[in-house]
Amino acid sequence: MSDIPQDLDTAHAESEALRERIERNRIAYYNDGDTLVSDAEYDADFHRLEAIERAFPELGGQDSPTQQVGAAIVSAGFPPHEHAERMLSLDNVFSIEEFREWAAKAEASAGRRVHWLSELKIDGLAISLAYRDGVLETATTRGDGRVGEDITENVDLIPVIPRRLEGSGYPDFFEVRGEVFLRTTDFEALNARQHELQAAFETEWVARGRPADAIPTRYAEFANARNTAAGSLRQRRENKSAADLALMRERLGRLSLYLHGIGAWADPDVAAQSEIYGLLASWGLPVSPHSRVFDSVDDVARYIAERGEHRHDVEHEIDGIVVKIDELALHDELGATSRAPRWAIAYKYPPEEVHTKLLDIIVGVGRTGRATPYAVMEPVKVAGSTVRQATLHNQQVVRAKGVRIGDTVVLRKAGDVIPEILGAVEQLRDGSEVEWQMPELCPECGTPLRAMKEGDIDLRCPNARACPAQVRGRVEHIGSRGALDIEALGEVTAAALTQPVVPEEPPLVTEARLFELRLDELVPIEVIVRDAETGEPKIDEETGLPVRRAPFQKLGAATYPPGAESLTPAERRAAGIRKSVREVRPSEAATKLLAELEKAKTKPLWRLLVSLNIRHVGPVAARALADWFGSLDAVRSASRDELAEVDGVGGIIADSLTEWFQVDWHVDIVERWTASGVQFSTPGHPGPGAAAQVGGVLAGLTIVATGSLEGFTREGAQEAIIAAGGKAASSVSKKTDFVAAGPGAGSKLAKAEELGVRVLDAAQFAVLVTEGPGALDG
Ligand SMILES: NC(=O)c1ccc[n+]([C@@H]2O[C@H](COP(=O)([O-])OP(=O)(O)OC[C@H]3O[C@@H](n4cnc5c(N)ncnc54)[C@H](O)[C@@H]3O)[C@@H](O)[C@H]2O)c1
Repeated sequence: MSDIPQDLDTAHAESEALRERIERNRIAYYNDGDTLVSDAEYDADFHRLEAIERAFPELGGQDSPTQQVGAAIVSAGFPPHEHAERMLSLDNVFSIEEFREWAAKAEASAGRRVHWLSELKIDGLAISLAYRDGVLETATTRGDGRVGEDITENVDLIPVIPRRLEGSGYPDFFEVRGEVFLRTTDFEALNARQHELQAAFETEWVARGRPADAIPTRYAEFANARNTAAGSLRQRRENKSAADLALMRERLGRLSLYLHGIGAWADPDVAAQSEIYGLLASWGLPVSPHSRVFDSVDDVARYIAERGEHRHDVEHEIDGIVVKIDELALHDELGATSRAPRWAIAYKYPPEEVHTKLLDIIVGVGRTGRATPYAVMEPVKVAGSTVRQATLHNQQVVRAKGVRIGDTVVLRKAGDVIPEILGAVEQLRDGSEVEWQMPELCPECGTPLRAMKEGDIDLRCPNARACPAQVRGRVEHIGSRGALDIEALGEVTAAALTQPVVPEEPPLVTEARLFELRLDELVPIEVIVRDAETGEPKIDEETGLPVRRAPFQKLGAATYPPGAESLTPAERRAAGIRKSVREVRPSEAATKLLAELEKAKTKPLWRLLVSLNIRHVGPVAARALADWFGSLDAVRSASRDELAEVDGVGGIIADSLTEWFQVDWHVDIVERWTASGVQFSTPGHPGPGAAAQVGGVLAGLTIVATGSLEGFTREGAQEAIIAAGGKAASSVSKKTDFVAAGPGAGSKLAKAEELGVRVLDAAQFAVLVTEGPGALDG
């Protein structure tokens, strides 16, 4: 946080500005269910205002948002209802240190050791239920903490909330508080429904003769579960058609509730909040299965860290952990501020959703010709990394999300998961935003894009042979680890060979010439230097032109121009002749590339098969083909059915193979590569069908390798299993025969232990793959 202002005037001006912003965002959030700024930005404003008010108490006061709960209800609709006991918010901490400080203070005020009830902080919205004589009397939103909206008529449509309690022993009248939320699966189901409704709407639109290239988004995807839950709960029945009422019921029907506190409740005859949950459950009220009681702060801190790592293993979104003193007597003793109880705190995890500007939507073309729109955004930090781009998959997804260029968008990045745009903040539009249209031509080669099959959503560039983007993608694939594994042939080199700025005609128009590349044609290649993260060309500040680089060149020491060598130094000086000629030599990258290509010519047949970029033929299918047929010629002469019968191949791959060989330029690749010395056969292989008899010490066994196994790389371990005739699987199931686990093995090892699968260390694994399972027990 930047420094707090020193003088009252500056502090006053800043606090006024903060109050205004918080107020606007708060009303939008609580009353209209709109999130105009991300929670992280809101929290930052809130904490800044708190800090200023701490430094200048005269600026605080009851009317400050820091002293208030939620927002007073301004939206018309539901009747107001006064809570029997106030509903509060929670104070927040954002680090373990802050949490420890809070806990130490709370325990000091309590004057004794306490128990810590630790719960997941559900990202939903607060609700209060009042039961009288075992029957639901009112359901109310939190409102400003004193008065909320009476939403009983909607809650009546939520099946998980009991109208009548089970069991006995409940007070005549009591209030319970909880969180209404959407389970992740229900949220996804609601979005699937939006897609269905939008598709039906589009069909109807077109059927009515309206323009197919100007279909509006009527049923946009919901951006996040919390706002969808809030919106669903506060829907109004008025002016709804029968169809919309049915949809309203459907949405309410998916809402869930976990209770996490009590309001008015005269003398509960239990001593701890955790025991209250037992009582509630016995009356048929829903409580969370995730709460835990700890007796030390260290245990709570560990729990917070551990849950943070498995944030998404829960059935609903969480945004933190709520820690409460479990002893009910202390709740009364410690009391509350005007906004929050003193006996509870919310630890908030770093945000996974942020807001940023959508600057542009650009279409990229991949190895298979698929044209994929992706978003270019103002760089923004989320979940520990800076994000600038996110895929939008296809034109239908862009429409479903309803985003326009210039929009403020909600971006989500959860842990290692790929960043995703959730939707636009429509309330922030000013009319300058531009609706995006999928281009008709391939942005890389100008060929009209089209769907390959009737009903395909994805558009492709049909110029597979020579579209530079596709050739580049295929060449990069050839060098990849799962194919020919050529270290010197990565993304950058693939681009240099297929799309250089110099020479005009790239060395590789297709991959047919790959093994014919010569040093003298590599050396002059020049490429434009691009920013590693954004992909934008780097611009030379002096010339204003893109910076170029010659990746296959090395400049030698400067020498005198021809003829000047024989002059004396004095003569050269007099004539103004300097060392000005630099010898251009091939760089190490160039010689390395050619050497590695040479070695690749005799790599195992399966690797060569993968490098041909045949659809669906990855390492697994390629191995099966190579083992069975022993040569590319044998694969080529096999009928579709003969191919399909091979274990691990099947109909789809067989079709793909036969189709591939029917294309002239594909056959050309094979022929040119063969002429350059590429060996499309396994030496000594006895011919088709051989693998069936060969077997191996691991024939019929399924093995999972996990963690770092001494003596094996990750790929090496898998190859060893396959070479011995076994099946290398990636997940542990009842069908797994052995799990080889080294240091760093995680959930797979746990799963093996749970299922009772035999676990081997690296040394035992080495025995297994060389001598078979029989040697293990000896
Ligand atoms: N983006 C915006 O414009 C905007 C505006 C207003 C508020 N907000 C968000 O809302 C927060 C403030 O809202 P708030 O007052 O509801 O506070 P809060 O979300 O920080 O926490 C208090 C609430 O947490 C809920 N909760 C969930 N699980 C719980 C559990 N296990 N035990 C107890 N309570 C639990 C309760 O409903 C409680 O009222 C802000 O910090 C911000 O993240 C965002």
